[in-house]
Amino acid sequence: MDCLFCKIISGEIPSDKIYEDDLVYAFRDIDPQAPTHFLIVPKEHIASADELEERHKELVGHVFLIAKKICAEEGLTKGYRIVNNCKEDGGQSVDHLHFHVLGGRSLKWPPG
Ligand SMILES: CCNC(=O)OC[C@H]1O[C@@H](n2cnc3c(=O)[nH]c(N)nc32)[C@H](O)[C@@H]1O
Repeated sequence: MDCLFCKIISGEIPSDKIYEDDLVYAFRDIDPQAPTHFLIVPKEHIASADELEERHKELVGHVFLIAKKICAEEGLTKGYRIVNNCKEDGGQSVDHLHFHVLGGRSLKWPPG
């Protein structure tokens, strides 16, 4: 599979890994947009949120609980933002479902 994030999960491409279990892999973004900026990706290759199915419900809930766990470890006591960009208009640039987690500064709204 010629997928950048699948190659990161497998270790073929290096990454600054924060967390890994049987379902998800979390690593720091290469171009951080906040003091803390990491990605949580499912190990299963799912191209985007638009490809999610009923069978993925537990997986998505797990992502949010792992984000909470890592954000506590990162000391983000003032909060954080979890973002999914879905397909072209959503600004998705890597076609492997991923959730951005950003924190460490006051984040603006609306995003661009
Ligand atoms: C732009 C938002 N839409 C999106 O799709 O985000 C994709 C996210 O993946 C990040 N990224 C890309 N290549 C790499 C890489 O080799 N390594 C790492 N550690 N992160 C990467 C990129 O900075 C972006 O925030």
